[in-house]
Amino acid sequence: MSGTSAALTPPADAQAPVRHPDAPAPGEPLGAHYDQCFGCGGGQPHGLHLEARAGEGVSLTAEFTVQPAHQGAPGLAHGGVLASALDETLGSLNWLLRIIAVTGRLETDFLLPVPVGTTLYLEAEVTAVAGRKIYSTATGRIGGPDGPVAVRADALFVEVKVDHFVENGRPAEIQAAMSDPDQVRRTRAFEVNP
Ligand SMILES: CCCCCCCCCCCCCC(=O)SCCNC(=O)CCNC(=O)[C@H](O)C(C)(C)COP(=O)(O)OP(=O)(O)OC[C@H]1O[C@@H](n2cnc3c(N)ncnc32)[C@H](O)[C@@H]1OP(=O)(O)O
Repeated sequence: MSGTSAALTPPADAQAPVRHPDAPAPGEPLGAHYDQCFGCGGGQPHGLHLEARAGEGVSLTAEFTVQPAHQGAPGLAHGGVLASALDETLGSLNWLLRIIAVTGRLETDFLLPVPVGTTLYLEAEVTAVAGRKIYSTATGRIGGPDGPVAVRADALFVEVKVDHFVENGRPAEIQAAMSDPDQVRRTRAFEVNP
């Protein structure tokens, strides 16, 4: 059974999403927003190492290959890991809007088991924006970009200021991030959003 709850239905006055003029061109990799991110960071040995590329409009594609460290049942991906892959993919869309946002709600359908070694081909798009609320949807296919849908999700992201992380994150990681020039550059790219 699948479907989207009322909490993820955009209000009547929601707007179509607007791609930021400085968003990467279609086909360009988005890169990691943080080296230690479980979803996209290169510094997490058991992370997903998810690689996203910009699509047309406010959409993207991403790939993630299930590793032995991602098992739940023997030989199969853990559902929470698959939800993480969807969350990361959906969160990456905000880079195309140049908005910093965190997941408020994530609704996931698990349609097919996903064996270890499988590459998940993800597609996501922002469907609407209403004030600070960003509505988006994603699918993950197996066997190829046109294969059957194994997982899908709808989400609501909520725009936040950088202070959200500075005030709530553990000080050691916040200080390390803020003293990394690459991280500061990536964060500033969001802050210049008009
Ligand atoms: C240096 C660092 C750089 C970092 C770079 C980027 C990192 C990116 C990382 C990405 C990593 C990957 C992604 C991740 O994993 S992000 C990590 C997982 N997510 C979180 O940790 C978020 C935790 N939650 C919060 O901090 C707050 O609850 C937020 C910020 C979300 C809202 O609290 P806030 O006090 O600010 O706002 P509000 O409560 O007035 O709500 C505002 C509006 O939203 C609506 N609403 C809220 N929640 C829900 C809900 N569950 N269902 C339906 N609606 C909901 C609400 O009704 C209201 O609507 P309206 O009344 O206006 O109509």
